[in-house]
Amino acid sequence: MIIAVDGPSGSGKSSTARGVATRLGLRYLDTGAMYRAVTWSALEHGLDLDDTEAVAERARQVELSISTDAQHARFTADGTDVTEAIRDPRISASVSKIATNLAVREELIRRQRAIIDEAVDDTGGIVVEGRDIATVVATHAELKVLLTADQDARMERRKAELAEGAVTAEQLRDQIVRRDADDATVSEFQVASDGAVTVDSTHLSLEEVIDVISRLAKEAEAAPRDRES
Ligand SMILES: Nc1ncnc2c1ncn2[C@@H]1O[C@H](COP(=O)(O)OP(=O)(O)OP(=O)(O)O)[C@@H](O)[C@H]1O
Ligand SMILES: Nc1ccn([C@H]2C[C@H](O)[C@@H](COP(=O)(O)O)O2)c(=O)n1
Repeated sequence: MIIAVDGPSGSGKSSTARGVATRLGLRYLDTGAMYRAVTWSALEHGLDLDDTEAVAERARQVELSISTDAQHARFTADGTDVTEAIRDPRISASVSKIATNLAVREELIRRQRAIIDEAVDDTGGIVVEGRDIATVVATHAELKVLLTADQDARMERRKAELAEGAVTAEQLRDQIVRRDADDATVSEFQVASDGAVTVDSTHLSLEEVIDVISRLAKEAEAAPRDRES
């Protein structure tokens, strides 16, 4: 089974997808981490992020290792563990430039599909989160969720997770509002696509969101069998 979880920044996609994967014994793929790892690599190589062809070539060349274990998600880029580095505000501020580079997207979507296929063949299922999973990467997903939360809730959540004083109010707004506006130019994650269920997490705890999506997953899994019987 493939569960696609898309939505805007700070809506809780990563925490929820990890929680659902852990509860249902599925693999987990954080596709945003792949865009972040390419950003890290491009900056390490001193590239101008506006040089779309050089950045796309970096995306094709960089060796990414992505763990799909929901309990121990680790990422390496060209052999360096970048699990923490890719969360740095410096990366968050630049990653949309990489994510709106269409040649980078082509390369990362190719890699994401390969990871998904392998997880489905080896373990039976995966929860994949990002912005374009239901609409582009895995349109055949058995369950498609658009996870939302209102803008104030998303900004509060992001603020709470960062160390006090780590970012200014302006940087926080940039990480949520400006980034969503840029990312929305290449992916549709603000309205539910055909067949997707919208889960508004504004007034739900993380556990409650995990409960809702796990239940939807069980229903989606049972649905083909119900039709057969
Ligand atoms: N339902 C919820 N209620 C309260 N806090 C939540 C909820 N879901 C997630 N959070 C918290 O909000 C913060 C952001 O969550 P998370 O990183 O999972 O969001 P995201 O959608 O993956 O963000 P991004 O796309 O920017 O990476 C985390 O600190 C997480 O613990
Ligand atoms: N499938 C995806 C996943 C992520 N992005 C973009 C959106 C963000 O700017 C960036 C990092 O994602 P995050 O870790 O914050 O979820 O990558 C995308 O365009 N498509």
